[in-house]
Amino acid sequence: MKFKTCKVDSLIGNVDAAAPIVLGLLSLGKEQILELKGMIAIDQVEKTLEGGPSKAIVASGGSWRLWPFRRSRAIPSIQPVINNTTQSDAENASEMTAGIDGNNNVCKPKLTKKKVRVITPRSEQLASLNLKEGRNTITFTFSTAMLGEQQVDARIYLWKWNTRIVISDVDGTITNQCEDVYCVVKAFVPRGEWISPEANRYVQCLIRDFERNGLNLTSTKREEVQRLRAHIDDLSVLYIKNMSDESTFLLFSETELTGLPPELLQSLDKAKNGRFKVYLRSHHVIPVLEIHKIGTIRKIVAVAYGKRGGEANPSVLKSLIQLRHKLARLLSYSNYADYAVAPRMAKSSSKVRCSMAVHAYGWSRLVTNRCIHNREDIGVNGYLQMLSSIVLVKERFLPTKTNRRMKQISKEVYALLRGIINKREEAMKAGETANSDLLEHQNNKKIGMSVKDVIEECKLFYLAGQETTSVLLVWTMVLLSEHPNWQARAREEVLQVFGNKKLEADGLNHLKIVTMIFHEVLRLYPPVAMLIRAVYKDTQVGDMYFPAGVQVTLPTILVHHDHEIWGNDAKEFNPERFAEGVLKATKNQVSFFPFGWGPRVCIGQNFAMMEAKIALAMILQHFSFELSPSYAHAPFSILTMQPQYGAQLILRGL
Ligand code: HEM
Repeated sequence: MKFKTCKVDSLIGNVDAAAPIVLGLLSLGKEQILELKGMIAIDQVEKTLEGGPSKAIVASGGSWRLWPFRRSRAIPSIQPVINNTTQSDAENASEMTAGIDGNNNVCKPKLTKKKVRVITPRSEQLASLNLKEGRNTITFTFSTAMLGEQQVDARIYLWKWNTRIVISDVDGTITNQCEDVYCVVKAFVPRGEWISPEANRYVQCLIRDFERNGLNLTSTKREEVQRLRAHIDDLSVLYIKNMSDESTFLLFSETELTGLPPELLQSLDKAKNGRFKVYLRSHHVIPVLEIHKIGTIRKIVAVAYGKRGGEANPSVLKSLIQLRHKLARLLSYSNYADYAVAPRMAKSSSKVRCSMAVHAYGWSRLVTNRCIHNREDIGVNGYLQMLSSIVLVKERFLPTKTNRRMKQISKEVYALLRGIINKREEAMKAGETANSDLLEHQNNKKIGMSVKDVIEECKLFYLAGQETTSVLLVWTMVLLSEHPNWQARAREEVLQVFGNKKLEADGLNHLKIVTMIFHEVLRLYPPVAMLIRAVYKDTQVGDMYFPAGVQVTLPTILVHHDHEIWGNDAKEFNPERFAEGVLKATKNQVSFFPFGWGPRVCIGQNFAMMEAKIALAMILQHFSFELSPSYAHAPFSILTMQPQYGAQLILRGL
């Protein structure tokens, strides 16, 4: 019987099943995690298979290993054994006792702290147990000089080495058993490189969920977490109950409700004075809010609906906010918002970038392996360092895992776009659509583009058009959070131009402050931090000579931060410098070029500015915002300049 490896292809599923399975995994497959030989010899092992006891004697010579974590339920029965061992065991025992008392049931899978011992019978010994597949219950006894004969109940789980194991529904609910699972999974993680990436991701999420339930905390804190959760649940139920018990109604005359569908009016009860009762229930409120033409009526209904739950709910809400904050702090988050969004946030923006690059664009042509994993904060100071690493293009030819994946994705993107083009061509042939796009001149050799060109253009537009504008907005929000006076000025302007109304194109041209702000953001954090050009023939520029074939890099970000050009406050956020336009600010020099320059200047710059203005104006109309305390400023360039750890912002409705 051999238990060399036990492969888990996916980990999904049931708390009851999880503990024994993962325990089984450890005991059957990961010997090196636990191995420590020569402790206490086993005198005897009795095996009791389920359904009736049977005895199997195992020859002495088996050894004790150390469990890498403590199971609180098992400790009382094991401690006497440890107290009766040799000198070194006695030391271990005192260490363990201190661990238990001092740690308050904290489960820490440290391999150096030995807590509980387990048997590692040899293969022949296991064979003599005649284990059946799956769960086996065994009872074994051993004796020590002081305690005499001791009996231990245990379980052994037997799998074939190639069995796929599925654990389902492990949700991290706090139970003793789950603590066991948490400890095992946690101890197992560093050794888990042999599981698939998907299973590994699942295990990471599992640990996160356990820890969000407080399983990594001391028992006192964990109890506090449970107490807080119970209290939060009770208050949430009370809050909802208060709202659903609401029987308040508003009274409106027929004229005030003009425009509502007659069937809705007929369904409304009438008060003695003949006015219609609009109850603060969704089936009455939603049609009024959606259909009614008079804004004041809609507002009355919306405000009353928002206040459902009576006088009690604001104080319930206040307590809920406090309790949630306490819960989040206990679980080591800076506030409840961070706790709530954490599972949905990528750990870093570069992760998002990396997955977007791989998924969306088939970046094999552009991004080297090195570039994807380069996580240094380049800001301005580390910029030159980044330049040296990004140009290592040779690595992209190596058949690394990432490069192969990129190639594969590149093919998929190509096939996807090819499919869209095919459909379009068929529609054109059938006369279903006008010939007014890039495909129009395909067969015209002089001016036409090949299908490959069209595909490359689609990729370029998607890449160049999407993240650039979104990072511009992100940095704008960050800087306006840091400079609330500019946020206020921008909002004032937006409200002056649009009020709370819908935006329209003409108004966008009147947003002068907003434009100044965008220019200053583009100066400090240009989404495209550098431009690269290939020299195709030997070229002399002034006293500089560029031989054909070299690449020249124009570091936009360095020019944008140059003190000689921008003055002593070059590194500061001061939109005022653009008050009289870009030309004035740059004194007619080419020193501000966030969208590039010359024949290859960004084709989408006007579109981008309009898009960004619309988004920012809408945000300013409805929210004020500030940086979350968890924000860490780390500009980082990976194709675009972005905040390495994300931009955590707190938005408040106005
Ligand atoms: C804030 C937003 C944006 C910034 C900062 C930006 C920046 C740039 C820069 C610096 C270049 C020149 C690259 C070079 O010279 O090598 C460029 C090119 C380009 N951009 Fe943008 N861009 C933005 C938005 C957009 C949008 C929204 C679109 C499309 C809808 C777009 C489409 C393009 C295209 C197609 C090119 C290539 C033009 C060519 O090579 O002829 N960009 N962009």
